[in-house]
Parts: sequence; structure tokens; C-alpha cells
Amino acid sequence: MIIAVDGPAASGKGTIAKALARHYHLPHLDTGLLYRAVAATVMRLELDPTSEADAVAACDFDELTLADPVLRDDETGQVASIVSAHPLVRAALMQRQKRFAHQDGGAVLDGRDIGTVIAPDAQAKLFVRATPTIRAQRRHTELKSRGSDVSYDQVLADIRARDERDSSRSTAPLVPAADAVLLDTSFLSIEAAVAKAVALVEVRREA
Ligand SMILES: Nc1ncnc2c1ncn2[C@@H]1O[C@H](COP(=O)(O)OP(=O)(O)O)[C@@H](O)[C@H]1O
Ligand SMILES: Nc1ccn([C@@H]2O[C@H](COP(=O)(O)OP(=O)(O)O)[C@@H](O)[C@H]2O)c(=O)n1
Repeated sequence: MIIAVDGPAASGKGTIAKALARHYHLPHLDTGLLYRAVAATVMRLELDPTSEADAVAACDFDELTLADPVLRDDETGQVASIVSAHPLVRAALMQRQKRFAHQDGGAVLDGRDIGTVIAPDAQAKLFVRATPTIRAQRRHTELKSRGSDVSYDQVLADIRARDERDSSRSTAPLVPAADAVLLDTSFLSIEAAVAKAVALVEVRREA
């Protein structure tokens, strides 16, 4: 079974995807990390994220980059959303994600375009969302716990900018697949959100 979990920044999609992978004993891929690795490589090499050629050159990143804590930084997320708008960057990362999704036994992937582009054939598609202010609170708490001194206002502004950029790009914009189920986690605890996600997947599994 392929499970696609899409949604905007800090909506809780990664938390839900990891829990679904544990529940169904499936491998999990956080596809945002791939775009963050491109962004971190662009920054390290002092390339220009708005240049498609520069961003494509960074798609050949060292695999060790995927474990670099810098990937989780707020600034890396911003630059990831700039490099991810280039069609050639998306094309360079596509096969790897499609292969992961279509491995024997299935997989859980989370991102922005899993249900629409990477695995339109996924059996279960969730589109996770929450209000921008709740997402900013969650991400701010998370970043603070990692030692960052970024302000709540900055995190909220960055989340709004990223929402706008990710939703308005012409290639693979952030939109729910026509057959995705919406899951709003704004007023759900992690446990409640995961329980709801499992229940929604069960409906699709039995269909
Ligand atoms: N339902 C929830 N209630 C409260 N906090 C949550 C909830 N879901 C996720 N979180 C927390 O919010 C932060 C962002 O969640 P995450 O799953 O990484 O979001 P995303 O993958 O959509 O960016 C994490 O610190 C996570 O523990
Ligand atoms: N499948 C995906 C995953 C991420 N991305 C891009 O990568 C950025 C970082 O993604 P992420 O999933 O790590 O970010 P968070 O939602 O965890 O904050 C997003 O803002 C998108 O611009 C994408 O375009 N497509």
C-alpha cells in the first residue's frame, strides 16, 4: 500500500507519516529533506537559489547532507522553497521518490506533491492542514527546543511566505489531490491526529 501525506509547513504531516509507517510496518520517506539538502548545498557552496542552473547543480548533493542538522533550520526551509520551484530541480529528484513509493510492499511518503505527482496511484492520500498561527507556534517551539533564537513573528512570516511560494508555483504546486482526504490538525493532539489518520487510511484500505 502506498500512503501519500501532503500538506503545508508544520501541519503535522511528518509526524503523521512516521506514525502511519510504524503502524503499517512500511518504510517512510520525508521528501522535504531532499529539497532541504539541495538548499543546504546551495548555501554551503554560496550558489544562487534563484538560479535554476545553480540549484540543479546542487541536486547532486552528498548523501551525508541528509543527516546534517542544518537541514532543519528555518532558513534552510525558506531556501528549499525557492529551489523547489525550479522545474528542473523537481525533475532531478523525481525518480528517486517514485522508486521509493513504488517499492515492493509499498511505502509512506510525505511532502507537497506526493498524491498529485509522485504517486497519483497511492491507495490512501491525506492532505494535512492547520491554521498558519498554530503551525507557526508548533514550529517555533520545535526550533527553540533545538537552540534556535528565531522569533515567533519571524517563523509565522516565513511560513506564510513559504505557503504562498509553494502554492503559487507552476510546477507541482501545493494543492490537495482530487481524491485526497483533508485532515485538519489545528485542534487535535498528536495522538488524536494519528488516530484519525489511521481511521482514514483504513477506510481507503477497505474500499
Ligand atoms: N497535532 C499536533 N499537535 C501539537 N503539535 C504537533 C501536532 N502535530 C505535530 N506537532 C508538532 O509540530 C511540529 C511540526 O510537526 P511536523 O510533523 O514536523 O510537521 P510537518 O512535517 O508538516 O512540517 C513538531 O514539533 C511536532 O511534534
Ligand atoms: N514534496 C515536496 C516536499 C518539499 N518541498 C519543498 O521543500 C520545502 C521544505 O519542505 P519540508 O517538508 O521539509 O518543510 P516542512 O513542511 O517540514 O516545514 C517546502 O516548503 C517546499 O517548497 C516540495 O516542493 N515538494
